Amino acid sequence: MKNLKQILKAREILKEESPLIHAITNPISINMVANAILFLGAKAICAAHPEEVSEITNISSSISVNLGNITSERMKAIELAANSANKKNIPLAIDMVGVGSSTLRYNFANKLLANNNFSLIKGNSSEIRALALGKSQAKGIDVGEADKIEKENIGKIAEEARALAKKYKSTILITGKTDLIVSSDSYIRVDNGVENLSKITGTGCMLTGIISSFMTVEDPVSASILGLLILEIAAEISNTDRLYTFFVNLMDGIGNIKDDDLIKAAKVKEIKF
Ligand SMILES: Nc1ncnc2c1ncn2[C@@H]1O[C@H](COP(=O)(O)OP(=O)(O)O)[C@@H](O)[C@H]1O
Ligand SMILES: Cc1ncsc1CCOP(=O)(O)O
Repeated sequence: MKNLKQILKAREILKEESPLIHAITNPISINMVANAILFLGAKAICAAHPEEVSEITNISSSISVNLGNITSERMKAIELAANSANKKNIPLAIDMVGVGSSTLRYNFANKLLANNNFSLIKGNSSEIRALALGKSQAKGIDVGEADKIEKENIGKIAEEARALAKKYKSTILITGKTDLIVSSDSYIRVDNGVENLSKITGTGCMLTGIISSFMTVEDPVSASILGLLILEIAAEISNTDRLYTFFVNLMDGIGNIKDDDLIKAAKVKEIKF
């Protein structure tokens, strides 16, 4: 794991370079995703028409695809974007929204994984378990009670994700109260964040857009650490029981949180397999 001060340099570099990030995402969270990318200093485009998606992918520096609220058109667009990204070695992240609850999404996700290389595969613990085990206790797009990461099952869930990381030569990010960034030789746990992050919609989708932005500058593990810390420590600072106030403050925090606040509050630990 890289030193946090080193990883934080990606924030300034992203602002200087302002790369174009192509996010194919769902209509529930598309505005949050695009704004979060802009607030970090990058540029966002959310092209999803199959006839333009390859052209847009080819001029982008990172691609983020999301299975939420999937449609036939977006499935076609995601396949084309993934294919073009791989051909040009552009970093590619996928957010496995709902694969634990929908056979359509589960089969589509497996087809995508078989035919493309993803730099980052992200989901909550039910979504990643569905991919790893072929079954999970997902509650729609949310994690099911039985799949939540706890002290007792953290090692088991990390090993399941490790098998996926090896199989698909990828980094696996599992989000939740504890987040796990899983590679073939170690996993990193991030214990920041507040429960209210799970009470407003789209925070997981937005996180994928944030990490995709940092993947233009950093490797997927470091980009994940940085994206998680920005979202989760901004949430800690913004926390209030007024959910819409929390939401507004959180969005402000994503662009404005200070490096010192991130360093002071970060709860990050690497565990070797
Ligand atoms: N109970 C919690 N405590 C702290 N952070 C949380 C909690 N639940 C979710 N988060 C954070 O909220 C963000 C979105 O995660 P999650 O809700 O798991 O994604 P999704 O919306 O894709 O299911 C992540 O950064 C995650 O760490
Ligand atoms: C409500 C909803 N349905 C499909 S995607 C979505 C937005 C929320 O996605 P996430 O909480 O995974 O970011």
